Amino acid sequence: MNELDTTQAEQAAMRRAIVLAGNGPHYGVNPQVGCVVLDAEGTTIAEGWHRGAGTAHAEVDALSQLTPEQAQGSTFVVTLEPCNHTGRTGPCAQALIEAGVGRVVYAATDPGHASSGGAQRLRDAGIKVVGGLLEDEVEELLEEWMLAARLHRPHVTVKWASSFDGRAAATDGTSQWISGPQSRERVHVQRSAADAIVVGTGTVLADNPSLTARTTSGDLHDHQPIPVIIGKRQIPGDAQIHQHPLEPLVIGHNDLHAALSEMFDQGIRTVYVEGGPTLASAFIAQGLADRLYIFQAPVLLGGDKLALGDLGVSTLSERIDLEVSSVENLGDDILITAKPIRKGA
Ligand SMILES: Nc1nc(O)c(N)c(N[C@@H]2O[C@H](COP(=O)(O)O)[C@@H](O)[C@H]2O)n1
Repeated sequence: MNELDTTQAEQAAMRRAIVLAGNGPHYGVNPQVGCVVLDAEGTTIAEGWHRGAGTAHAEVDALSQLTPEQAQGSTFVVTLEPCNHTGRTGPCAQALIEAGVGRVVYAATDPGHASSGGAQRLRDAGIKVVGGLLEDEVEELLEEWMLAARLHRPHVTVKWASSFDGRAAATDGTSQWISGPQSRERVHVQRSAADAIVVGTGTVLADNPSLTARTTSGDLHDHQPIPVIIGKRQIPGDAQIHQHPLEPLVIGHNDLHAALSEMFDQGIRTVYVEGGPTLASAFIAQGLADRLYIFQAPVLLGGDKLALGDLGVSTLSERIDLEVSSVENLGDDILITAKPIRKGA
Protein backbone atom coordinates (compact mmCIF):
# COMPACT_ATOMS: atom_id res chain seq x y z
CA MET A 1 0.00 0.00 0.00
CA ASN A 2 1.18 3.48 -0.80
CA GLU A 3 -1.10 5.48 1.49
CA LEU A 4 1.83 7.62 2.72
CA ASP A 5 2.38 8.95 -0.80
CA THR A 6 -1.27 9.86 -1.30
CA THR A 7 -3.72 12.38 0.13
CA GLN A 8 -6.87 11.52 2.08
CA ALA A 9 -8.91 12.76 -0.89
CA GLU A 10 -7.04 10.33 -3.17
CA GLN A 11 -7.59 7.45 -0.74
CA ALA A 12 -11.34 8.23 -0.58
CA ALA A 13 -11.39 8.56 -4.38
CA MET A 14 -9.78 5.12 -4.76
CA ARG A 15 -12.42 3.55 -2.49
CA ARG A 16 -15.07 5.19 -4.69
CA ALA A 17 -13.29 4.02 -7.86
CA ILE A 18 -13.44 0.42 -6.57
CA VAL A 19 -17.22 0.78 -6.14
CA LEU A 20 -17.50 2.26 -9.64
CA ALA A 21 -15.47 -0.64 -11.06
CA GLY A 22 -18.20 -2.98 -9.76
CA ASN A 23 -20.71 -1.31 -12.12
CA GLY A 24 -19.01 -2.98 -15.08
CA PRO A 25 -19.60 -6.58 -16.16
CA HIS A 26 -17.65 -9.12 -14.11
CA TYR A 27 -17.41 -11.50 -17.06
CA GLY A 28 -15.77 -11.19 -20.44
CA VAL A 29 -12.31 -10.48 -21.72
CA ASN A 30 -11.77 -7.12 -19.98
CA PRO A 31 -11.41 -6.28 -16.27
CA GLN A 32 -13.75 -4.21 -14.11
CA VAL A 33 -12.08 -0.79 -13.74
CA GLY A 34 -13.22 2.43 -12.04
CA CYS A 35 -11.81 5.95 -12.13
CA VAL A 36 -12.33 9.21 -10.18
CA VAL A 37 -10.86 12.56 -11.24
CA LEU A 38 -9.94 15.18 -8.64
CA ASP A 39 -9.19 18.88 -9.10
CA ALA A 40 -6.39 20.74 -7.30
CA GLU A 41 -8.57 21.05 -4.16
CA GLY A 42 -9.23 17.32 -4.06
CA THR A 43 -12.84 17.70 -5.19
CA THR A 44 -14.30 15.06 -7.51
CA ILE A 45 -14.89 16.50 -10.98
CA ALA A 46 -15.61 13.27 -12.94
CA GLU A 47 -16.19 9.55 -12.50
CA GLY A 48 -15.96 6.73 -14.98
CA TRP A 49 -15.98 2.99 -15.31
CA HIS A 50 -15.44 0.39 -17.99
CA ARG A 51 -18.56 -1.17 -19.49
CA GLY A 52 -16.97 -4.12 -21.29
CA ALA A 53 -14.70 -5.00 -24.22
CA GLY A 54 -14.92 -2.54 -27.08
CA THR A 55 -16.22 0.35 -24.92
CA ALA A 56 -14.19 3.22 -23.47
CA HIS A 57 -11.77 2.39 -20.66
CA ALA A 58 -12.60 3.92 -17.27
CA GLU A 59 -10.03 6.72 -17.64
CA VAL A 60 -11.32 7.72 -21.09
CA ASP A 61 -14.92 7.49 -19.86
CA ALA A 62 -14.05 9.94 -17.05
CA LEU A 63 -11.98 12.15 -19.37
CA SER A 64 -14.94 12.47 -21.77
CA GLN A 65 -16.85 14.32 -19.03
CA LEU A 66 -14.23 17.03 -18.59
CA THR A 67 -13.48 20.23 -20.51
CA PRO A 68 -9.84 20.50 -21.68
CA GLU A 69 -9.32 23.15 -18.96
CA GLN A 70 -10.64 20.84 -16.22
CA ALA A 71 -8.47 17.94 -17.39
CA GLN A 72 -5.32 20.09 -17.38
CA GLY A 73 -3.39 19.44 -14.12
CA SER A 74 -6.10 17.14 -12.67
CA THR A 75 -5.44 13.93 -10.68
CA PHE A 76 -6.70 10.62 -12.10
CA VAL A 77 -7.35 7.96 -9.46
CA VAL A 78 -7.87 4.61 -11.20
CA THR A 79 -8.09 1.02 -9.98
CA LEU A 80 -5.84 -0.43 -12.72
CA GLU A 81 -2.62 0.98 -14.19
CA PRO A 82 -3.55 2.96 -17.33
CA CYS A 83 -3.05 0.75 -20.38
CA ASN A 84 -0.20 1.32 -22.80
CA HIS A 85 -1.45 -0.36 -25.95
CA THR A 86 -3.91 -0.13 -28.78
CA GLY A 87 -6.36 -3.01 -28.43
CA ARG A 88 -10.04 -2.52 -29.22
CA THR A 89 -9.47 1.05 -28.00
CA GLY A 90 -6.44 3.37 -27.80
CA PRO A 91 -3.78 3.61 -25.06
CA CYS A 92 -5.14 5.36 -21.92
CA ALA A 93 -1.66 6.52 -20.86
CA GLN A 94 -1.33 8.50 -24.11
CA ALA A 95 -4.84 9.96 -23.73
CA LEU A 96 -3.93 11.20 -20.23
CA ILE A 97 -0.63 12.68 -21.48
CA GLU A 98 -2.42 14.50 -24.32
CA ALA A 99 -5.02 15.84 -21.86
CA GLY A 100 -2.24 17.30 -19.73
CA VAL A 101 -3.22 15.61 -16.46
CA GLY A 102 -0.94 16.40 -13.53
CA ARG A 103 -0.95 13.21 -11.46
CA VAL A 104 -2.10 9.59 -11.69
CA VAL A 105 -2.74 7.32 -8.70
CA TYR A 106 -3.51 3.66 -9.46
CA ALA A 107 -4.06 0.51 -7.40
CA ALA A 108 -2.99 -2.64 -9.28
CA THR A 109 -0.37 -3.08 -11.98
CA ASP A 110 -1.66 -4.30 -15.36
CA PRO A 111 -0.13 -7.79 -15.85
CA GLY A 112 -0.83 -7.86 -19.60
CA HIS A 113 2.18 -8.26 -21.92
CA ALA A 114 0.99 -5.67 -24.44
CA SER A 115 -1.05 -3.44 -22.17
CA SER A 116 1.40 -2.94 -19.27
CA GLY A 117 3.96 -0.14 -18.98
CA GLY A 118 1.44 2.71 -18.82
CA ALA A 119 2.88 4.02 -15.53
CA GLN A 120 6.35 4.30 -17.00
CA ARG A 121 5.04 6.02 -20.14
CA LEU A 122 3.28 8.59 -17.94
CA ARG A 123 6.43 9.13 -15.83
CA ASP A 124 8.51 9.52 -18.98
CA ALA A 125 6.10 12.30 -20.00
CA GLY A 126 6.76 14.08 -16.70
CA ILE A 127 3.51 13.11 -14.94
CA LYS A 128 3.67 12.21 -11.23
CA VAL A 129 2.53 8.60 -10.78
CA VAL A 130 1.87 6.61 -7.59
CA GLY A 131 0.98 2.89 -7.78
CA GLY A 132 -0.25 0.38 -5.21
CA LEU A 133 -2.94 2.37 -3.36
CA LEU A 134 -5.52 -0.21 -2.08
CA GLU A 135 -3.83 -2.77 -4.33
CA ASP A 136 -4.97 -5.78 -2.24
CA GLU A 137 -8.63 -4.77 -2.56
CA VAL A 138 -8.33 -4.44 -6.33
CA GLU A 139 -6.36 -7.72 -6.64
CA GLU A 140 -9.27 -9.38 -4.80
CA LEU A 141 -11.90 -7.70 -7.00
CA LEU A 142 -10.04 -8.79 -10.14
CA GLU A 143 -8.87 -12.17 -8.79
CA GLU A 144 -10.19 -14.20 -11.72
CA TRP A 145 -9.14 -11.72 -14.44
CA MET A 146 -5.67 -11.30 -12.91
CA LEU A 147 -5.10 -15.06 -12.75
CA ALA A 148 -6.18 -15.43 -16.38
CA ALA A 149 -3.93 -12.55 -17.49
CA ARG A 150 -0.92 -13.94 -15.59
CA LEU A 151 -1.33 -17.63 -16.52
CA HIS A 152 -2.78 -17.20 -20.02
CA ARG A 153 -5.59 -19.58 -19.23
CA PRO A 154 -9.09 -19.03 -17.80
CA HIS A 155 -9.76 -19.06 -14.06
CA VAL A 156 -11.35 -22.45 -13.31
CA THR A 157 -14.16 -23.14 -10.85
CA VAL A 158 -15.05 -26.81 -10.31
CA LYS A 159 -18.49 -27.52 -8.89
CA TRP A 160 -20.08 -30.73 -7.73
CA ALA A 161 -23.07 -31.79 -5.61
CA SER A 162 -22.90 -34.84 -3.40
CA SER A 163 -24.43 -36.61 -0.46
CA PHE A 164 -22.79 -36.14 2.94
CA ASP A 165 -20.91 -39.38 2.26
CA GLY A 166 -19.46 -37.97 -0.99
CA ARG A 167 -21.63 -39.77 -3.56
CA ALA A 168 -22.79 -37.98 -6.71
CA ALA A 169 -25.41 -40.64 -7.57
CA ALA A 170 -27.12 -43.71 -6.15
CA THR A 171 -25.88 -47.16 -7.13
CA ASP A 172 -28.34 -47.35 -10.08
CA GLY A 173 -27.00 -44.01 -11.40
CA THR A 174 -29.98 -41.85 -10.43
CA SER A 175 -28.82 -38.40 -9.36
CA GLN A 176 -31.72 -35.96 -9.88
CA TRP A 177 -31.95 -34.28 -7.39
CA ILE A 178 -29.49 -34.87 -4.57
CA SER A 179 -29.27 -31.19 -3.68
CA GLY A 180 -32.31 -29.02 -2.90
CA PRO A 181 -33.96 -26.13 -4.79
CA GLN A 182 -31.90 -23.37 -3.16
CA SER A 183 -28.67 -25.10 -4.17
CA ARG A 184 -29.90 -25.52 -7.73
CA GLU A 185 -30.89 -21.85 -7.91
CA ARG A 186 -27.41 -20.87 -6.73
CA VAL A 187 -25.81 -23.08 -9.38
CA HIS A 188 -27.66 -21.17 -12.10
CA VAL A 189 -26.47 -17.84 -10.67
CA GLN A 190 -22.91 -19.21 -10.63
CA ARG A 191 -23.30 -20.43 -14.23
CA SER A 192 -24.45 -17.00 -15.37
CA ALA A 193 -21.39 -15.38 -13.75
CA ALA A 194 -18.99 -17.46 -15.87
CA ASP A 195 -17.80 -16.95 -19.43
CA ALA A 196 -18.08 -20.68 -20.14
CA ILE A 197 -19.58 -23.84 -18.69
CA VAL A 198 -17.49 -26.95 -19.26
CA VAL A 199 -18.63 -30.57 -19.40
CA GLY A 200 -17.25 -33.80 -20.81
CA THR A 201 -18.83 -35.73 -23.67
CA GLY A 202 -19.78 -38.40 -21.09
CA THR A 203 -22.04 -35.93 -19.26
CA VAL A 204 -23.66 -34.77 -22.51
CA LEU A 205 -24.37 -38.39 -23.53
CA ALA A 206 -25.57 -39.49 -20.07
CA ASP A 207 -27.58 -36.44 -18.92
CA ASN A 208 -28.34 -34.48 -22.12
CA PRO A 209 -28.00 -31.15 -20.25
CA SER A 210 -29.06 -27.77 -21.70
CA LEU A 211 -26.17 -25.93 -19.95
CA THR A 212 -28.09 -22.66 -19.83
CA ALA A 213 -28.28 -20.39 -16.78
CA ARG A 214 -31.94 -20.15 -15.76
CA THR A 215 -34.03 -18.38 -13.11
CA THR A 216 -36.43 -20.36 -10.87
CA SER A 217 -39.25 -19.58 -13.33
CA GLY A 218 -37.23 -21.13 -16.17
CA ASP A 219 -36.33 -17.87 -17.93
CA LEU A 220 -32.78 -17.41 -19.16
CA HIS A 221 -30.44 -15.21 -17.11
CA ASP A 222 -29.26 -12.12 -19.04
CA HIS A 223 -25.72 -13.46 -19.31
CA GLN A 224 -25.25 -17.00 -20.63
CA PRO A 225 -22.01 -19.02 -20.39
CA ILE A 226 -20.66 -20.48 -23.65
CA PRO A 227 -21.13 -24.28 -23.49
CA VAL A 228 -17.81 -26.09 -23.91
CA ILE A 229 -17.67 -29.86 -24.47
CA ILE A 230 -14.42 -31.70 -23.87
CA GLY A 231 -13.78 -35.21 -25.19
CA LYS A 232 -13.48 -37.40 -28.25
CA ARG A 233 -16.96 -38.90 -28.45
CA GLN A 234 -19.55 -37.67 -30.97
CA ILE A 235 -22.47 -35.59 -29.68
CA PRO A 236 -25.87 -36.47 -31.24
CA GLY A 237 -27.36 -33.82 -33.54
CA ASP A 238 -30.51 -33.66 -31.40
CA ALA A 239 -28.68 -33.13 -28.07
CA GLN A 240 -30.22 -30.35 -25.95
CA ILE A 241 -26.97 -28.46 -26.00
CA HIS A 242 -27.71 -27.50 -29.61
CA GLN A 243 -30.69 -25.45 -28.30
CA HIS A 244 -28.33 -23.28 -26.24
CA PRO A 245 -28.47 -19.59 -27.33
CA LEU A 246 -24.69 -19.64 -27.81
CA GLU A 247 -22.80 -21.87 -30.24
CA PRO A 248 -21.10 -24.71 -28.30
CA LEU A 249 -17.30 -24.88 -28.40
CA VAL A 250 -16.41 -28.51 -29.06
CA ILE A 251 -12.90 -29.52 -27.97
CA GLY A 252 -12.32 -32.92 -29.51
CA HIS A 253 -9.57 -34.14 -27.18
CA ASN A 254 -8.88 -34.59 -23.46
CA ASP A 255 -5.79 -32.41 -23.02
CA LEU A 256 -7.01 -29.94 -20.39
CA HIS A 257 -4.03 -27.58 -20.62
CA ALA A 258 -4.52 -27.29 -24.38
CA ALA A 259 -8.30 -26.96 -23.93
CA LEU A 260 -7.86 -24.05 -21.51
CA SER A 261 -5.41 -22.43 -23.86
CA GLU A 262 -7.94 -22.72 -26.72
CA MET A 263 -10.63 -21.20 -24.49
CA PHE A 264 -8.33 -18.31 -23.50
CA ASP A 265 -7.67 -17.62 -27.19
CA GLN A 266 -11.45 -17.46 -27.72
CA GLY A 267 -11.70 -14.70 -25.07
CA ILE A 268 -12.91 -16.97 -22.24
CA ARG A 269 -11.51 -15.81 -18.89
CA THR A 270 -13.66 -17.76 -16.38
CA VAL A 271 -14.93 -21.33 -16.66
CA TYR A 272 -17.38 -23.26 -14.53
CA VAL A 273 -16.71 -27.00 -14.69
CA GLU A 274 -19.87 -28.99 -14.13
CA GLY A 275 -18.77 -32.08 -15.86
CA GLY A 276 -19.10 -35.10 -13.61
CA PRO A 277 -16.54 -37.00 -11.50
CA THR A 278 -14.02 -37.82 -14.24
CA LEU A 279 -13.64 -34.28 -15.57
CA ALA A 280 -13.80 -32.64 -12.12
CA SER A 281 -11.11 -35.02 -10.83
CA ALA A 282 -8.90 -34.41 -13.88
CA PHE A 283 -8.99 -30.62 -13.40
CA ILE A 284 -8.12 -31.00 -9.69
CA ALA A 285 -5.46 -33.68 -10.22
CA GLN A 286 -3.70 -31.53 -12.83
CA GLY A 287 -3.63 -28.48 -10.54
CA LEU A 288 -6.07 -26.62 -12.79
CA ALA A 289 -8.87 -25.99 -10.27
CA ASP A 290 -8.67 -22.50 -8.77
CA ARG A 291 -11.92 -22.61 -6.82
CA LEU A 292 -14.25 -25.39 -5.67
CA TYR A 293 -17.98 -25.09 -5.01
CA ILE A 294 -18.98 -28.20 -3.05
CA PHE A 295 -22.72 -28.59 -2.52
CA GLN A 296 -23.48 -31.19 0.13
CA ALA A 297 -26.96 -32.56 0.79
CA PRO A 298 -27.88 -34.20 4.12
CA VAL A 299 -28.43 -37.68 2.69
CA LEU A 300 -26.39 -40.89 2.65
CA LEU A 301 -26.20 -42.95 -0.53
CA GLY A 302 -23.32 -45.37 -0.05
CA GLY A 303 -22.16 -47.38 -3.05
CA ASP A 304 -19.48 -46.62 -5.60
CA LYS A 305 -20.78 -43.51 -7.43
CA LEU A 306 -18.29 -41.11 -5.90
CA ALA A 307 -18.31 -37.36 -6.61
CA LEU A 308 -14.57 -37.49 -7.30
CA GLY A 309 -12.39 -40.26 -8.71
CA ASP A 310 -8.64 -40.53 -9.01
CA LEU A 311 -6.87 -37.35 -7.91
CA GLY A 312 -3.38 -38.81 -8.16
CA VAL A 313 -3.25 -39.12 -4.38
CA SER A 314 -1.88 -42.54 -3.47
CA THR A 315 -0.75 -41.80 0.07
CA LEU A 316 -1.82 -39.30 2.71
CA SER A 317 1.25 -37.10 2.32
CA GLU A 318 0.13 -36.44 -1.30
CA ARG A 319 -3.29 -35.16 -0.17
CA ILE A 320 -4.66 -31.95 -1.64
CA ASP A 321 -5.25 -29.48 1.17
CA LEU A 322 -8.07 -26.98 0.87
CA GLU A 323 -8.37 -23.41 2.09
CA VAL A 324 -12.05 -22.92 2.95
CA SER A 325 -13.27 -19.36 2.41
CA SER A 326 -16.95 -19.84 3.30
CA VAL A 327 -19.52 -22.36 4.49
CA GLU A 328 -23.16 -21.44 3.80
CA ASN A 329 -26.49 -23.08 4.54
CA LEU A 330 -28.72 -23.29 1.47
CA GLY A 331 -32.00 -24.75 2.73
CA ASP A 332 -30.98 -28.14 4.12
CA ASP A 333 -27.79 -28.20 2.05
CA ILE A 334 -24.34 -26.82 2.75
CA LEU A 335 -22.23 -24.95 0.19
CA ILE A 336 -18.49 -25.00 0.85
CA THR A 337 -16.32 -22.59 -1.14
CA ALA A 338 -12.67 -23.61 -1.09
CA LYS A 339 -9.39 -23.29 -2.91
CA PRO A 340 -6.92 -26.15 -3.43
CA ILE A 341 -3.61 -25.11 -1.88
CA ARG A 342 -0.85 -25.42 -4.43
CA LYS A 343 2.17 -27.34 -3.14
CA GLY A 344 5.06 -24.93 -2.85
CA ALA A 345 2.73 -21.92 -3.17
N1 LIG B 1 -6.53 0.93 -17.20
C1 LIG B 1 -7.55 0.27 -17.78
N2 LIG B 1 -8.79 0.80 -17.71
C2 LIG B 1 -9.81 0.13 -18.22
O1 LIG B 1 -11.04 0.63 -18.09
C3 LIG B 1 -9.61 -1.09 -18.88
N3 LIG B 1 -10.66 -1.78 -19.42
C4 LIG B 1 -8.28 -1.58 -18.99
N4 LIG B 1 -8.02 -2.74 -19.65
C5 LIG B 1 -6.72 -3.15 -20.10
O2 LIG B 1 -6.70 -3.02 -21.53
C6 LIG B 1 -6.94 -4.32 -22.11
C7 LIG B 1 -8.10 -4.25 -23.06
O3 LIG B 1 -7.88 -3.28 -24.04
P1 LIG B 1 -9.01 -2.99 -25.16
O4 LIG B 1 -10.30 -2.75 -24.45
O5 LIG B 1 -9.06 -4.15 -26.08
O6 LIG B 1 -8.53 -1.74 -25.85
C8 LIG B 1 -7.23 -5.27 -20.96
O7 LIG B 1 -6.72 -6.55 -21.22
C9 LIG B 1 -6.51 -4.60 -19.81
O8 LIG B 1 -5.13 -4.90 -19.84
N5 LIG B 1 -7.28 -0.89 -18.40
